[in-house]
Amino acid sequence: MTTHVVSLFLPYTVDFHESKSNQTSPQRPAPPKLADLDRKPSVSSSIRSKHDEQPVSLLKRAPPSHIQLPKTPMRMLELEDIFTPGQPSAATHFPKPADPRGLVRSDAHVPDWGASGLFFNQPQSRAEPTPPDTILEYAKAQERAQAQKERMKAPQTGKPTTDPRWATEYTVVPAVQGNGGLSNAVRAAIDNKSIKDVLTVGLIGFPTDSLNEEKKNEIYEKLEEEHEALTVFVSDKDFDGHYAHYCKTILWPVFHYIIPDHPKSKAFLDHSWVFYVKVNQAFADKVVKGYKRGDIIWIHDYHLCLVPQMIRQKLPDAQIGFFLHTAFPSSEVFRCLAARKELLDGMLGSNLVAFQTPEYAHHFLQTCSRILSVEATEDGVQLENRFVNVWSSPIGIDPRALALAREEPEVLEWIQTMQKRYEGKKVIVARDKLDSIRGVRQKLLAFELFLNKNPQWKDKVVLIQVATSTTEDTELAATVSEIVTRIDAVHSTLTHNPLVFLRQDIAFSQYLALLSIADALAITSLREGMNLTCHEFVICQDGRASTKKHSPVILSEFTGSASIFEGADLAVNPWDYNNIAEAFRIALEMTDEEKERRYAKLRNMVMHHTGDFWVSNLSNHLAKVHEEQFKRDTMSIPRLSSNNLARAYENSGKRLFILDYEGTLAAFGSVSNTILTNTERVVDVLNDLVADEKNAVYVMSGLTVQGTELVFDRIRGLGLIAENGCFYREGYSDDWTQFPDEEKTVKWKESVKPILQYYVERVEGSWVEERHCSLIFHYERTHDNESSSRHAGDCANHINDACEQQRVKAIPSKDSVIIEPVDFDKGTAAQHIFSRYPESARPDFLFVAGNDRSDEGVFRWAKQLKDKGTVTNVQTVTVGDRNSVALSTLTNGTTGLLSALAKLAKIHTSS
Ligand SMILES: O=P(O)(O)OC[C@H]1O[C@H](O[C@H]2O[C@H](CO)[C@@H](O)[C@H](O)[C@H]2O)[C@H](O)[C@@H](O)[C@@H]1O
Repeated sequence: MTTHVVSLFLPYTVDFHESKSNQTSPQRPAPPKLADLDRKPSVSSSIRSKHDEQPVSLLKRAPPSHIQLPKTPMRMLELEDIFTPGQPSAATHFPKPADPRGLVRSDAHVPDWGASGLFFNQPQSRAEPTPPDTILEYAKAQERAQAQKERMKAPQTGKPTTDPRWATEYTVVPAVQGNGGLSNAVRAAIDNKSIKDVLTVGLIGFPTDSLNEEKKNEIYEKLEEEHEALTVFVSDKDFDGHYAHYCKTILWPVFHYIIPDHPKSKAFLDHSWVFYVKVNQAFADKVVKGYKRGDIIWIHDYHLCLVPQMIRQKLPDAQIGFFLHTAFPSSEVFRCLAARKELLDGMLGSNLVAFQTPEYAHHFLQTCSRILSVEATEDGVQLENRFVNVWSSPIGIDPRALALAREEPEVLEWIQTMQKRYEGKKVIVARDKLDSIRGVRQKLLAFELFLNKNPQWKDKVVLIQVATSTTEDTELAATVSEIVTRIDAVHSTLTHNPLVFLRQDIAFSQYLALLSIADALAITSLREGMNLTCHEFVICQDGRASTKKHSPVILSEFTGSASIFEGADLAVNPWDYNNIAEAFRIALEMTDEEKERRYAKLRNMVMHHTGDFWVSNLSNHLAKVHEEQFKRDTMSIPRLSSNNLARAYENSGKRLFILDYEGTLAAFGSVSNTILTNTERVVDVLNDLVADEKNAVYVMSGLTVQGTELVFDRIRGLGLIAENGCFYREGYSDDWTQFPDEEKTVKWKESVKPILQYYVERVEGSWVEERHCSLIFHYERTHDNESSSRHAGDCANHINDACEQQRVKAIPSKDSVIIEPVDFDKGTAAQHIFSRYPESARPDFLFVAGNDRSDEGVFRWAKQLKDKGTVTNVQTVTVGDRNSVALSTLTNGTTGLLSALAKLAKIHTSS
């Protein structure tokens, strides 16, 4: 049984060896020297263009002098060398470069696709540059792209040419792309034997158009055989459209509450959607090809939302989990996506859709109910013929491995150096990707405010902000640069710079040292799925005696981590600069006792929510829900055996029948009450059953009391349950019992009616049916079903949000939304009927028949009577082919059920 861990990038990539022919090829830049760094940097600080085969020297990326680390003349040489991060490389990024499974930084923040040539010798993308801002320019770019494609074709074959430079030998190395948190968690789980036989599936981390087929095959086989990794190859163009365009300009911002509606933005042009679909399909095909019966498939993150459904189409029984690492926005934001339905359907191909926090899971459930008009419960989403579980479990880090890495000599050296460098100062640290959601701009503005408001701290505090990766958002880069310059100009003195802003990454060992010596960490993301940097901070702060700090964490309340730290952090609203500025002050002035109190809680959380625990937790939950769903699947529900039933019937002394009407005893159109069969046969069969004095027979219906009487008054002795369990009447009585409180019913109806009215006015042809204890919003007669069903979903959500306190729920179905009490259903009515029997005179035979969601409660109730042994013979049967908790199924519909009941009734006649 193999676990397929499917994520956009593999934890491996390859570093090509330099060949003779490569000597004319671009050379990777040498690490910058001090003398070079002293030169004025180029104005353009961008990393090499991903479309440019020539790497741009990193010297060009060196931060402008005013944002470099402070220079202390006497020790300048030594310190400069130490603090200038230099070129990131495999050697600096990972503590053990030889071991591709070694620990990596959890929040990797690696450079863009195609820029990994900075770290390794790898080809660059052949995809055309990102389309420019106007449609006209876009069209021109398309023409250029076509022309380039033609040029790249070999004259004889017409196929794209490959590049002989990449036919050389290579070494498999740890990838710089990918989700570090995921890699660490999986590695820890393997080490701790929480999972075994893991097969990773993903891209290789660099553009592969330049590689010939032979090389691709060779790499594929090597990774499969030696590293249990299946490589997905996609063309540079497809990947660029998928990742740089659809993922980065549409999904990433929307999932973090930024709706790309800039007038120049092409975010909602659907040209990139096709690439998203294509790349997702390539992943699904790869998984399907490598799948063996019984395997487990875990798909990770927003890059691959469509993969679960694509796999499900080919492997209907596979065990599939989907985990979203980012935030999931509120339905108001998600509904802005043009492909909203496709994305939700894609994720719902899984057995389990899991999120970092209960809040994201809740948003997902609400979004499904609103956009797909499906029933969403606390546990998941009920689809037409499948239940999909929805859950949350926060990812964590590998504290043990990190604590070991933290004690490596190189890290300890860095700690010492930095302690010396910042002696007598308080240091606030941060490492974030410089993009619009990480709140770096907000943090800097708040720091400026803090310095203005607290001059006493001016020459005693330093904020070291590492801003990784270049950003294509030039506006953001310019704004941030301006703020940095302003802080420097106003607050720097001859001997002190309060801000060190590094617009490039630092080595892993430097990162660990930075976290270790800090007096506070500041994370101000506007939204973030989790943020594992703060978990790593907590562990780094707990070094040996001289390096033990236990400093506080300033953390945006909009991160997943904030929800698990439960107030042990200094929570801030990143939009409130005063709030962050104040948090800086509180952190710096915090007493040791307060630090310890908070730290103990933080550490406890980090040690409990580990990556290994997350992997096991998810695996166990997926196995559990898969089994439950499998049991519910009609294929696993045995057919009702009429012989066994007859035998049990014959041998019993007292029998109780609880039979649903609509869709069970009689074929039924919809909630619009179209009974499609003649009720004569039903009446005859029920009359025969009731005639046996050993039998107590109840019919359950969604109809009103009057409606139920109209159909069944002819059958003397028949008990009735009306309005889905809100009313009941004993067999030989004319009196009905109403379960829900009348006053409360009137009250909730008063609050729901105006909401329904709002939607009736907007959905032409819709109407509201009022029953005594329920309301039904009907839209079966509307023309535009798509829009009506969207409104119905909104309507259900609106009511569920507004009326939660009143204990009512709105359940959307195909052409209606029913609003009924939470506390009373067919199950509670059945329980009431059963409780009226004295213990000594209880039935020893119970038969329940139903056909839809509203009958599941009675099935469950009956099953627990069987499990506890309260009733000897319990049979529950679902009519039709839906998933159910019923113990048996009858696929030949109402006819089959009536025949079975008629057969039982005959037993009486002939006995
Ligand atoms: O930049 P991408 O390739 O699109 O990847 C997005 C980010 O993925 C990882 O972060 C996400 O997962 C982390 C672990 O679950 C979580 O802490 C974080 O909040 C998520 O956004 C990765 O760590 C980032 O570097 C990527 O930018």
